[in-house]
Amino acid sequence: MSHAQTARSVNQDFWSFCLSRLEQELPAQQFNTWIKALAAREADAADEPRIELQAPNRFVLQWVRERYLRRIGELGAEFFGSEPQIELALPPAGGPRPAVSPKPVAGAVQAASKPVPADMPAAAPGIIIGQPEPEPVISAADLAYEKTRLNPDFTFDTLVTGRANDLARAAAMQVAQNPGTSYNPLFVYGGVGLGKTHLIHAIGNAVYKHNPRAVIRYVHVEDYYADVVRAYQQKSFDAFKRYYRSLDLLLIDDIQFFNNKNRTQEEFFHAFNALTEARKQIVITCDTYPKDIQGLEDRLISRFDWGLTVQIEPPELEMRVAILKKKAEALRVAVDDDVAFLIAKNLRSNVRELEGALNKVVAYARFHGRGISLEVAKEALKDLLNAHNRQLTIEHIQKTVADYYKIKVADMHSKKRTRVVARPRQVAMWLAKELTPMSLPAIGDAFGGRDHTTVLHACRTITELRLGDQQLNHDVHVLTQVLRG
Ligand SMILES: Nc1ncnc2c1ncn2[C@@H]1O[C@H](COP(=O)(O)OP(=O)(O)OP(=O)(O)O)[C@@H](O)[C@H]1O
Repeated sequence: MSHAQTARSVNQDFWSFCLSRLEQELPAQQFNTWIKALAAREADAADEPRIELQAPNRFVLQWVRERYLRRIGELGAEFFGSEPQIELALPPAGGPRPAVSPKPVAGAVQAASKPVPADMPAAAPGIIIGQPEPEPVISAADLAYEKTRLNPDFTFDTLVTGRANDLARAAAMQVAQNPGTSYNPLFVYGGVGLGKTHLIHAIGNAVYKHNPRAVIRYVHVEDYYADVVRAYQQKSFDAFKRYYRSLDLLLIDDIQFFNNKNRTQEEFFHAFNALTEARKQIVITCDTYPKDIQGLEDRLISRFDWGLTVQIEPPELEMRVAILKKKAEALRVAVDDDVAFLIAKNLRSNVRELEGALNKVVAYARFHGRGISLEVAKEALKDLLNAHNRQLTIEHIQKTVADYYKIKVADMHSKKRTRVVARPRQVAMWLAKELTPMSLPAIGDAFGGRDHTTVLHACRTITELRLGDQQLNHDVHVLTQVLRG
């Protein structure tokens, strides 16, 4: 199929690919404000790759052009094999809103009405391609929602639940049902790309749904910091304080970036006290446990202990598959189990990467005019699969587990059934299933020619035991981290 025939879907596919890559590369706030505000428009038929990106207004257009256009071009070269022609445009005056667009994002609308940030270049004549910016068409309800900065896609419905996040999700739902009166603050921590942001947006969306009048604000710590700096420069601390203390629900993301920003911490400390005293809800996310946050004042750390601290762990294989299925559903594509398992087996520690791989497979299939099959998925993810398969062998897992439990590697293959060797062997099987693309029979073979049902039993036993046995859970966690490197 030629580019001309598939220009529209290829444009969309490239943009999905681009979104998933830029989401991994950029801080969430930058991504949400500038990149998600763009939409890939239908391209006119052309033999050369040509992308048309529509910005909602001239500020976004200018900003993207200055900061991100080159990177989008590079991603285009990766996707198409040669650098595509990229056009940035404004929507036609009075014309339809962008056809291929992620949901509208708060930053985009805000950018149109807010004063231009101090470091934003002034609009230069002749740079903007396209027609004059139309009046934004937005209802009062939309505007109220936009001000929360919530992402409408991140809800409890779209969040897949599993052992890795069930406690965090239950606590979040409790908070959403009784804001300010259950756990305050709710402190959610976990590794990169595991759904912390998704979860706190879900709280915000649930509270908003129940009470659209609630004053809700999602803020990334870097934006909170920027607000403090602006208040300082403009001598508008009173307004700043009034605003943050007027909230019913403050969702603050990635608190680890507060490190050593003393004035910001001071302001947050006072806002925190005022809000909790008024029984207004605060939800915080972080990449570590409160006591491990570097450069954070003790008085803040101790306040984070007032409420409930919950962890989100990396999802297990079945949950990763379920997430992929859910994401495929949202993309309106059918993905068979074998494809989902292939991706889930090879990408284990970060849901964002999991999504990126799915997008890549979908885009690759569309670009080549093929259906999504195991073969297509393997081709699309060739580089990634090679890299992962090289990394981890079953022998390495067996040796690492044997060292950890101080047993002999030979015990991994032996018939001995005493607890002291049987449990580590089961742990090693579980890890092999989680961390390698090997099938159950192949894993059984590698453990002294055992049957695949033995491997399945071992995996189920470990999954169940982890729920109640903290020591075992800790062992599995540590071993997973060590093996993932
Ligand atoms: N359990 C889940 N169900 C569905 N989607 C999920 C789940 N966990 C994560 N995701 C998706 O993975 C992507 C990354 O999640 P998110 O941005 O919430 O991670 P994070 O923990 O906040 O990462 P970071 O540490 O980089 O801020 C999002 O698209 C999110 O929807």
